[in-house]
Amino acid sequence: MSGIQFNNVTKYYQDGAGTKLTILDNVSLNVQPGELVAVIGPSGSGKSTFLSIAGALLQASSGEVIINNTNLSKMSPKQVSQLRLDQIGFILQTSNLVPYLNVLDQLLVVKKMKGKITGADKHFAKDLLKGVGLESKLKKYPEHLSGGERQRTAIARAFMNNPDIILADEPTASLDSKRAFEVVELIANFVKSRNKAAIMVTHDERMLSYCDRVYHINDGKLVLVEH
Ligand SMILES: Nc1ncnc2c1ncn2[C@@H]1O[C@H](COP(=O)(O)OP(=O)(O)OP(=O)(O)O)[C@@H](O)[C@H]1O
Repeated sequence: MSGIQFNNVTKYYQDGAGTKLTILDNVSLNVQPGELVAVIGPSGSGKSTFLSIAGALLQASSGEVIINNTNLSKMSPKQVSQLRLDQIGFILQTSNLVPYLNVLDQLLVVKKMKGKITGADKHFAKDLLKGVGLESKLKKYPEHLSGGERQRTAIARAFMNNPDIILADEPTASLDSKRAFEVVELIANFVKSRNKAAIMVTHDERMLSYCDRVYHINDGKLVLVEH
């Protein structure tokens, strides 16, 4: 089954006194290609923990995470980092662009890390940047972009490796309402048109209309919310 599956995932931390804090409690979730799913919850509810496990940055204490039919717990650390590079695109709260690279190079550098940049890579990058409305800004540097333009560059960059999974961590946190709506609409459109399985963690309930399903994290459980 493609996409991303959580099967009975539990995560606990030990506090200073050695007490177990259960942050995710037997969480199961299935996100298929073409779906954008939101996970909402207050500060400290476990959203970052959840997304870090989905992105293979953190291991579950028990349960299975399956990405494109591959069970992460059955892979070596090296295989996990390769899977993260090849199959997962991250969009973070702030765009985290490289200050000395122009917009086009922000995308091409992703390919450069893997080898030589081809004409097809350039074409793909330009197509993505067109998709986020930045075709006239290819040569601009981050300091000359607005906050929304920077975040749109970061969205295009997350799709550059053509990953199957997109994970967005509060992607609208640094934006005003208008820009925030534009950014989530773009993510939703890309997810649909490019058939990605996407999870967005947010506390911004205004953005939920763009999502196929919405879950609330409550006492470590994921609860489906009507919206
Ligand atoms: N490495 C750790 N060791 C112990 N406790 C931790 C660790 N990481 C996170 N926690 C605790 O787990 C809980 C969930 O944290 P998490 O960062 O996942 O929440 P969040 O919903 O993303 O919060 P926010 O919206 O503020 O970013 C918090 O109570 C936090 O203090």
